[in-house]
Amino acid sequence: MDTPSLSHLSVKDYAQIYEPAEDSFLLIDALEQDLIFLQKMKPSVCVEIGSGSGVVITAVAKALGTNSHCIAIDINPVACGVTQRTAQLNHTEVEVVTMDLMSGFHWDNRIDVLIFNPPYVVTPSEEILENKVYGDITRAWAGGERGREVMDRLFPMVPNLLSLYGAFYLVVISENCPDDIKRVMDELGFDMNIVKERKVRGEHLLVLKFVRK
Ligand SMILES: C[S@@+](CC[C@H](N)C(=O)[O-])C[C@H]1O[C@@H](n2cnc3c(N)ncnc32)[C@H](O)[C@@H]1O
Repeated sequence: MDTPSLSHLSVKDYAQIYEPAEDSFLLIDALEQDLIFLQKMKPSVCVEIGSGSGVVITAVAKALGTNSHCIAIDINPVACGVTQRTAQLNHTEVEVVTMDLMSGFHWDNRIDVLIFNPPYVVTPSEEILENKVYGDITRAWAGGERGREVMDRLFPMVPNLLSLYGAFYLVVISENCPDDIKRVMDELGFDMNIVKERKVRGEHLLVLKFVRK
């Protein structure tokens, strides 16, 4: 999978949106490792929640081609605009929606590939609550207690989002307690496996994959 060009972005943009980092590139590597699985699946709909710069969903859209409809969601409208530009400048199409997680639509098990690199850093809960102003960069990383407060809101929605053979890819760090996430998702009817992991500057990053049991 080619890493999309982000040459249109400047320091000014990165003051408002998440600058791709090791977690973003580990996620792209994990999706590339699973590319044959994804191509065989022939996904109709791929959704990335929290697209930020758009680097991940643009890479996916380019790799899967026009038969897959790619949708990017971010709570930060600046990130949505940047994602749109990233897709256009890399000659691919991504539909962009400004939204809190998946709250705005009834998806009725239509998503074949769901991707989320969430705000996972352990912070006081107030850091999420106090920064509800859209465009606040803090929302890109502040995860509250155990770094789980944002992703925990998504988990119960996954059974109604994913199609029968769909897959959900999630970036976490060890502080998010992956074993507990496994238990939560097991109760919701999903098997979990680790697609890729990397230790970078004291952070143990993992890309988890969930499919229906
Ligand atoms: C760690 S960044 C990941 C950005 C990009 N996907 C990447 O890998 O470089 C998390 C992203 O999630 C977005 N986000 C945070 N809370 C959200 C929510 N409740 N709903 C949708 N997006 C959210 C942030 O604005 C940010 O762009």
